[in-house]
Amino acid sequence: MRGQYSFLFQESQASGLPEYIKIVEVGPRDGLQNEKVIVPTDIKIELINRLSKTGLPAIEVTSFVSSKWVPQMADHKEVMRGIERHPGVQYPVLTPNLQGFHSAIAAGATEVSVFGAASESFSKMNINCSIEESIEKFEEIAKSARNMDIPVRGYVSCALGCPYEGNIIPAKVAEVSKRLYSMGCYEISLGDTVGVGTPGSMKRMLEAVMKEIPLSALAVHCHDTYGQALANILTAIQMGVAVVDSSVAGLGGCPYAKGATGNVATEDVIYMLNGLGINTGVNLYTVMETGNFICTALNKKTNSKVAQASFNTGTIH
Ligand SMILES: CC(C)(COP(=O)([O-])OP(=O)([O-])OC[C@H]1O[C@@H](n2cnc3c(N)ncnc32)[C@H](O)[C@@H]1OP(=O)([O-])[O-])[C@@H](O)C(=O)NCCC(=O)NCCSC(=O)C[C@@](C)(O)CC(=O)[O-]
Repeated sequence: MRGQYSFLFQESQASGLPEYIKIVEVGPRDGLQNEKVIVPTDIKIELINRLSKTGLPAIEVTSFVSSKWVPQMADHKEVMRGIERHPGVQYPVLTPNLQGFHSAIAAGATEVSVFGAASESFSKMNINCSIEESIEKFEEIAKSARNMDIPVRGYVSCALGCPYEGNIIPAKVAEVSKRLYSMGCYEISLGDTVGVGTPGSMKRMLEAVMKEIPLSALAVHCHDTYGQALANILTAIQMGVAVVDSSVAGLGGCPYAKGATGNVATEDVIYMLNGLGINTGVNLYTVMETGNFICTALNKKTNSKVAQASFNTGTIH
C-alpha cells in the first residue's frame, strides 16, 4: 500500500519553498489534553511509541502542569518514563514554571517548552498570570535549563487572535516572541490557538515577527477551527518558515480556548508537503495507521481529510 503514495513525490519541488520541513507532532499533548475522558496511560505511551516509528523528528510528549487545571496530563511522569526513545527524535514537554521544569527533568525530559501568549486575558486564563509574570517564570526556567544544557522551545499563543480579546496586533506577537527568543528559546512556535487566522493575517503577523527573530527560529502552530490551517501553513512556508506543528488525526484543542478545535492533522500537512516535493522524512502511511490506532482507542472519527479519503476510497487521488 505504501507504493500508492510514491507518485506524490514526482512533482518537482516548487521553487522558493524550503527543501525540508520539520514536523513537530503535538498530538500526544495538545491532541489529548482536551479529551474529556481520561485516556489510559498505556494508550498514550503506545501512541508515542508508534509515532516514534514514523520518521517524525519531534514528538511533544506531555505537560508538567497542574492536574487540577488539566486532569488529562496528570500522568505526565508515567508517560515520560514509559516511552521508548528513538535516536534522533526529540521528546519535548510543556513546563509553565520551575516546579514543572524540575518535575519534568526528574522524569527524564531532555527538552522543555514554555508557553506564553500575546494576549493578557488568555495568559491569565491559561496559566493564571499576566504576560509579564509569565516571562519572569520562563526566565527562571531558561536559566536553569541553560545550566543543564536543556533546550527550551517557546510558544506564543493567540498569535492570530484571542478567544477573549479578539484581534491581537502583530506588534504584540513580535514583542513576546522577541522576549522568549532573547531569553534563550531556540525556536518560537506561533500559535493560532483558536484557528481564526487567514493567509492575510498570517502574512502580516509573520512580517512583524520576522523583523525581530531569524526565520530559522520560527515555527507555526495552526488549529483548524475555521478550516484555514493548511492555507495558513502554506503562506508561512512560502515566507520561508520551515517548522510546522501538527497533530495526528487532527486531535486537539486548548482547554482554555473554548470552541477551538484540533490542530491541523499531521496526515494532511504531510500530504500537502509531499505534493509540493518538500521532504519531511515522515511516512504518511504509518502516520495514518497511528491516527487510526488513536481514533479507535478514543472511539472517534479522524479529523484528517487525507485519512478519511484514504479509508473511504482505499487510495489517495
Ligand atoms: C501554570 C499553573 C500551574 C499555575 O497555577 P496556579 O494555581 O497559579 O499555581 P500556584 O503556583 O499558585 O500553585 C497552586 C497549586 O498548583 C500546583 N502547581 C503549580 N505549578 C505546578 C506544575 N507545574 N505542575 C503541577 N502542579 C503545579 C502547586 O503545587 C499548588 O498545589 P497545591 O498546593 O494547591 O496542591 C496552572 O495555571 C496550570 O497548570 N495551567 C495549565 C495550562 C495548560 O496546560 N494549558 C494548556 C496548554 S497551552 C496550549 O494548549 C496552547 C499551545 C501551547 O498549544 C499553543 C497554542 O495552540 O496556542
